[in-house]
Amino acid sequence: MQELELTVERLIWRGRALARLESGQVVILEPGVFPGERILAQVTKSTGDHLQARCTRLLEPAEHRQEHPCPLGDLCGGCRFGVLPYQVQVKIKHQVLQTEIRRALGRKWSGHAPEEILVFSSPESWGYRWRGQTEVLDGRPHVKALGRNHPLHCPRCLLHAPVLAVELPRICQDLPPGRYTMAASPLDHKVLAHTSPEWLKLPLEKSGISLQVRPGSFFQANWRLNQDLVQYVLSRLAHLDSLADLYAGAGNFALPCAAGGHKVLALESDSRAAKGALRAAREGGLNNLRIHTGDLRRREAMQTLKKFAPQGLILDPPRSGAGRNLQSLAGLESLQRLAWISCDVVNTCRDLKPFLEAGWRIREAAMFDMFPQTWHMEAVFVLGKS
Ligand SMILES: C[S@@+](CC[C@H](N)C(=O)[O-])C[C@H]1O[C@@H](n2cnc3c(N)ncnc32)[C@H](O)[C@@H]1O
Repeated sequence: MQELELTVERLIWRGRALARLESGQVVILEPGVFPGERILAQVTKSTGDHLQARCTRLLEPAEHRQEHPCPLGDLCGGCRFGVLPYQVQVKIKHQVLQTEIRRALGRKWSGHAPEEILVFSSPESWGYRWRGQTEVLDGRPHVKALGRNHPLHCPRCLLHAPVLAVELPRICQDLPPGRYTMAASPLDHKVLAHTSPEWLKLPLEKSGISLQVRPGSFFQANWRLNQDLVQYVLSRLAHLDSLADLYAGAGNFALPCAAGGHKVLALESDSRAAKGALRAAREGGLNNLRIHTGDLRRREAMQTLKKFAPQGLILDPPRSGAGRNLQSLAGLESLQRLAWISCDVVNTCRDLKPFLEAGWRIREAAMFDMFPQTWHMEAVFVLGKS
C-alpha cells in the first residue's frame, strides 16, 4: 500500500485527524496523531473523494506532545489524548465540537449553530472515573489491546478514581473470567462489580440528595464534573414549573429538579435505574416526582409524556440518539424550553433538525469535558421556541 508524508491539519470527530495531499485531496487518519504533526502514513483505503490512512512513523511531534504517563498508553488506546497537556486537549476538543456542529447541521441549518460554546473543564484530568469496565482473566484486571486478540494485564488504570483503581485488582481476585462493570461511590468509597446485588450512593452536593444505583446501571462516570452539568441544566430550566426528564437513568436530573420544587416526570427504560430513582425520591420525601418505567420508542411512554404536558424537557439519550418518534415533541404546545444533553453531537444534530424545522432555535451550547485523555465529550444544547 502507498506511503505518504503528511502534516496533520486538524482533528475531526471520533479522534480521527485530517490532512491534505498537495493536490488538495483529503486524507482521514486513524486516531493517535495531533494537529501540526509531520508523519509517514500508510493508505488503508481509497474512497471516491478521500483516502484513509494510518500513521506508521512520527517524523515531527506536535509542539506540546509529551510522554504518555501510562506504561500501556500506546498499547490500549483508551486514553490517546494522554500525550497532550490537559488544557491543550480542551482547546482541541472545543474546536472539534464547533466545526462538527456546523458540519452535522448541514448547509440548511449551519447558520443556526451557536456562535460561542461555553467550556466546562474537568476538575480532575486523571483519576476522574467512578465507573469503568474491565476484563477479568486469571483473577486479574485486563484491558483490550489495539489490534490484538488477547487483552493486556492492567494493574491500575489511570482514568479510574483512586479508590476504584486500588480496589479493583482485589475484587477481580474472586471473580470468574468475563467482562465486568465496576463502580465506586464517592460518598463512602464502596467499590462493587455489576454482579453485586448491593446499591451505591452518589451525592448531588448542591441538591442535598443522593442518587442510588446498582453498580451495572448507568451513572455519569465523571462524578465531580457531573455536579456542574446538573447545575447548568437546572439553571436553564429554573423558571418553569413542570419538567420531564427523558432517558432519566437513576434520576440524575429528575431528582434535583424535584428537590428544587418543580413538578417532574422521569422516563427511563432500565427498570433497575428507575427503581433506584424511586428509592432516592422516597428517601428524600419527594412527592412531586413521578417515575415511569418504559421505552420511549413505544406509544405508551409517549402518551404518558404528552398527557403530563411539561413546560421544559431534559433529554439525555444514549449515543445512538433519540428515537424517531421524539420528533413529534417539536409540536407539543406546552413546551417552552429543551435542554438536550449529547454524548454524540453528530447524532444529536441529526435529531435536532425536526425541531429546527418546527421553529425551535439553539439558544446556547456548552461543552462538558467529561472524558479527559479521550476524544469523547458531552455537549448540552439549550433550545427555545422562536
Ligand atoms: C446517557 S444515559 C443518561 C442517564 C441519566 N440522564 C444520567 O445523567 O445519569 C441514557 C439513559 O437512557 C436509557 N434509555 C436508553 N434507551 C431508552 C429508551 N428507548 N427509552 C427510555 N430510556 C432509554 C438508558 O437506560 C440510560 O439510563
